[in-house]
Parts: sequence; structure tokens; C-alpha cells
Amino acid sequence: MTGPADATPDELGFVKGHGTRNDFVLVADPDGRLDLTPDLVRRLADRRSGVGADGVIRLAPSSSLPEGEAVLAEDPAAVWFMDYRNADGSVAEMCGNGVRVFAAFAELLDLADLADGSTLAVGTRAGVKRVVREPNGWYAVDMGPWTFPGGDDAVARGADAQVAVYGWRAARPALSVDLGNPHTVVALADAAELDALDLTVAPQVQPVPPHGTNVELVVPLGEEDTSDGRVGRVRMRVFERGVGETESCGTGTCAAALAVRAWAGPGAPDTWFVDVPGGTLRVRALPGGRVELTGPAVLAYAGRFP
Ligand SMILES: N[C@@H](CCC[C@H](N)C(=O)O)C(=O)O
Repeated sequence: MTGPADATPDELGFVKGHGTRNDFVLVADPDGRLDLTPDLVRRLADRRSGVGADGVIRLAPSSSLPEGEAVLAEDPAAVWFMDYRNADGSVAEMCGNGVRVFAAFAELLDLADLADGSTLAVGTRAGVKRVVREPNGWYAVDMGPWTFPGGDDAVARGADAQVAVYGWRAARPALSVDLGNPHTVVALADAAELDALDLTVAPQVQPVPPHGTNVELVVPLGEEDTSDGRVGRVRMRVFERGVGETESCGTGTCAAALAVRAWAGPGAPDTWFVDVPGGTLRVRALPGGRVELTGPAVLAYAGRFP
């Protein structure tokens, strides 16, 4: 693969990557000098006139961003920052698929080597995320703390919001989950209903979330005993804030698994496999209110954008 550094001054070198087909344009900015304007993000992400992606990721020194100060105070090892933008040019706090692909990109750039089991601490607007590479090549990310913003009441009631999808007769109850970025999870009756959804139109959420939300539509598929213990399975489609329907959303799979686990009640498994249109991700509820996300990261090709 051609390195992204061999672009001329009039070009922007990039690498195209994806995690379970949630795709990204990755740009290396080791000096922290690139002005990633919303217009440039939209042009790069455009699937007809640009490279095409759900999001754009800039790798920059944490010390070059105002948000980097908190990150370096949390962990001085988090010298590289994942500056994440949605395809519409908006800034997002976190991207679970993106942070795995970011780790693979950092390895490509020789800024990290995870082959020996080392951990890469990545700065994000939602704090430091720690990534390791498993022997099978999947990347496991400690996604840090998560919450149900509606608190114990919402969990007891199973909902703190209502979601209306285009074509439905009535809104349905949903649970808000905070992964550093906002999510709203709604359960459907079965896979046929999930497959039939029209997600070309944004779902409406009430009360309207102040900073918008990603909406996960899920079908719990049950639990089973495996050699690694009891695990649960969920199918999911997602409508991402700032993008539209995507084939996967890492933070969204965490939100989906955590909501379904809460709905299942005490004794529900900590480990969940979440099937999305782009593949399967593993989510593990960790002690201390943290969550781990594990899945593939693929660097597909490099190019230069004029
Ligand atoms: N696809 C990402 C989430 C990207 C950000 C999201 N659209 C937002 O605005 O919060 C993931 O894998 O987590």
C-alpha cells in the first residue's frame, strides 16, 4: 500500500479504511497543521464526487488540539488524537469502529506497534480509549465509562424516550445510552420488522435530544452457553447522527448490547455479539461501569485528494 505521506503540497494524502463496513477517510496530520473544515470533510466523504465515507478521521498530536489538554492530563501516553468528523461535517465525540481503524492506521504510519500485545492510548473528545490487537487480528477497545442518562428510573421503566420511524403508526419506547456520544435504542418485535424499516428518513426522537442522537433499532436474539460462558446476541440497524443509515456503528453496538442487557434484567450475560449489516462485533460489559468493543479494522487503499 502506498503511504499517505507521498502527496504533493497541492494534494491531501489519505487512506481509506473500514470497520464492519462503517467506512472512513483517514488523514495523517503529525504536525497538527491541517484545517479540517466542514466543507473539506463533506467533499472527502461525498460518495459521488469525493472519496466517499461515513466519516473522516484526522490523526493529530493531542497537544495540538484544545481538547487534547484533558486527554493528556488523563493519560500522558495518549499523544495521538482521533479527530472524528461525521460525513455532514459535524464533529463527533467518539467513534467505536473509527478508533479501531485509527489504531491500524497508527500502525501503518509506524506510530504504534500492537503486535507484541502493547496498548495504544488514543485521545478522543470522549476521553482516552485504550486499544490492543488480539491474536486473531481483531482490535479490542476499552471504551471507558458509559451511562443511562435517564438513570435508574429509566432502566426500571425500560425507557426514557420515544422513537418514531417513518411508516410506523405510533412512536415506540426507547432507552437513552451515553457512550461519550448519544444513543437511543428501540427494540423491535422480530427480524422481519427490522428488515422492512425505511431508514432513508431520520427517525424522530422525543424528547428532542439537545445534541442530536444516533438511533439503534434492535432485535434481541436470545442467549446461549458457549465455551467462553453465557453470551447474548442482538441484530441491529442504525441511523447515525450526521450521516444517515450506516452498515455498522461501534458505539451503537455497545449502546444496543447495554440496553438489551438491562431489559433482560439481573443475570443477563456480560458478553454480547451484535450482528449489523456490515458484520459482527463483540461487546463486553466490564466491571466498574466500563465497556469493551472488539472487532476488525481494515485499511483498504491509499490515495491523494486534490
Ligand atoms: N460510527 C461511529 C459513530 C460516529 C459518530 C456518530 N455518528 C455521532 O455523531 O455520534 C461508531 O462506530 O461509533
